[in-house]
Amino acid sequence: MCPSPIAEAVKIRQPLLLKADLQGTPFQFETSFGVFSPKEIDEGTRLLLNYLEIEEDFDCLDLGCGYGPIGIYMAAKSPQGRTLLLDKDFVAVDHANANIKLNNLKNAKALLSNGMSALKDEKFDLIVSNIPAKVGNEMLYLFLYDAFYHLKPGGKFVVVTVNGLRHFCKRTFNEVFGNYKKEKQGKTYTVSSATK
Ligand SMILES: C[S@@+](CC[C@H](N)C(=O)[O-])C[C@H]1O[C@@H](n2cnc3c(N)ncnc32)[C@H](O)[C@@H]1O
Repeated sequence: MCPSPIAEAVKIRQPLLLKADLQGTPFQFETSFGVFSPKEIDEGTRLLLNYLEIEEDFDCLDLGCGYGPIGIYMAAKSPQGRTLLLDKDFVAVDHANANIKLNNLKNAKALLSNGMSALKDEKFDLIVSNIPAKVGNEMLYLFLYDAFYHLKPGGKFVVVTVNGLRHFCKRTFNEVFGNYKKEKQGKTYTVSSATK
């Protein structure tokens, strides 16, 4: 018998629980269909985490946090600092705030934000993003300029993108930051960084 569309819709709305080991530390995440990669940690996200050097007192920002794996990982690694997570999708922000609690973190908060528009004058040691694939060059430029503005001197911007964006990253990171480092190019994803 065919499942009823209502039963299927209800199933889609139900939160999923994802247990994941990130760089040797166990985390749990509430997710649901409709947010990015709800059933497993994205391959690009996992690749990116290998290239984050986080000090205990770092202030960190996760731009485009989804349900929060990157920001929550950074908050756990920098217990004396403060981590902000931003996303333009309110469902993602709700999940991220629930996941901050679920992982017993007191030093993190998720906010609804288009790019970094919800920020005032906060400055960070580390700004990280699994860049949304369909973001468009104009928005990417904005992310870059805003990242430069919101980094402390010596702070680092680290992103993972699909390989197709790596030349764009190299050119624009050099333009905005005056430097570019290709941390890793995998089969599908590239991790790029720049330092202020
Ligand atoms: C590739 S997903 C990464 C999600 C999460 N960081 C992870 O690693 O699983 C990109 C995220 O960026 C968010 N996003 C897209 N455009 C955005 C914008 N203009 N401002 C803020 N977030 C945005 C999407 O809603 C999505 O959650």
